[in-house]
Amino acid sequence: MGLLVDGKWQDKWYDTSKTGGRFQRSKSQFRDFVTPDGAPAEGRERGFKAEAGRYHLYVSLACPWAHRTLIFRKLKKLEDVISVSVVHHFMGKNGWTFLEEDGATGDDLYGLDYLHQIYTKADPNYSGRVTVPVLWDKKTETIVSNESAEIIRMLNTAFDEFGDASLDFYPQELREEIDDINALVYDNINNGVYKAGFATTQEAYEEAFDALFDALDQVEDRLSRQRYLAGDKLTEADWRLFTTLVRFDAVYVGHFKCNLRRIADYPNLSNYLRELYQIEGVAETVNMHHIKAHYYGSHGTINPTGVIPKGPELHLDAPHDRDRLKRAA
Ligand SMILES: N[C@@H](CCC(=O)N[C@@H](CS)C(=O)NCC(=O)O)C(=O)O
Repeated sequence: MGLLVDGKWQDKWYDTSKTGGRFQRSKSQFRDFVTPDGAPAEGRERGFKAEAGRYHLYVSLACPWAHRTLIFRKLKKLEDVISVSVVHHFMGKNGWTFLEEDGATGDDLYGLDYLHQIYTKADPNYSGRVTVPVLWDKKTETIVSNESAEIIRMLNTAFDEFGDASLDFYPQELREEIDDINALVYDNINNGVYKAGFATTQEAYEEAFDALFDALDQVEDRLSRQRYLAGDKLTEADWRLFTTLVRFDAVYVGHFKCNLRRIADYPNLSNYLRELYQIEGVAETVNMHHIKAHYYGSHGTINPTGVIPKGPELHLDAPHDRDRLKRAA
């Protein structure tokens, strides 16, 4: 675990000394957009045209943020359009590596050893964290974006000439609703589990813990009345929640001490999780081995022995009861 300072790698854990033990996620720095015609997005200078074979995703199968992009690539039928490299699940003193073993692909483009070399290839003086996912442009050899929330918006529409244009996970009429849900889910659930897990004071942990379970209760209640978070249509809000839910019982309950309840204890959330998991193509994007091995193996401050729990049994393939609620045609 570390970061780049003026293009030089430094091995450092998150600094929580100035925030009362609170983990604060840094902002992603590469924020450009691929567009159908290559015109720069509003307020941006660099333009990137959607083309088949031009872009590459660097992901970790363990990471919930990268997982969003893999789900969109799969469901929007972009697997032949956007290529992927998978980093190794162990993130140690060199950060994410391209060690080619145990389901990791290595760096298919340049044969590099570390993900931080991709960042310095894009910007030799880059300072900041070296995170997945990365959307890479093979043509101009740079990072278009390292912000998953924006990458999934690009995959949702920019590549429609090449993928499945009939699927829209961010429809105009639901945008306000989706944005509101995303705010609740991002702050308290997606990032909330990290705030609980990486907290270094009791107070910071309890604050995150309470906010997390309060938000899960709200979402559970919403899902008792409607099939999906934004109503009867599956949207990006659901996929953003899904990647945290699917990791919850196996990792966040134990490793991040999010143990008031498991997802299995919530009737609606657990059935909803199974429905999403069973949508065609989705299970293939879930790699429980990488997920468990990464968290339990890489966070030496939280789990110094690196021992990985064998359980729990998850039953994600078991039947769900969501057909009792209306789904948009
Ligand atoms: N805002 C980013 C966050 C991505 C992120 O934090 N990824 C984690 C893996 S789950 C990472 O690469 N962490 C490495 C680090 O912080 O050094 C996004 O959503 O794309």
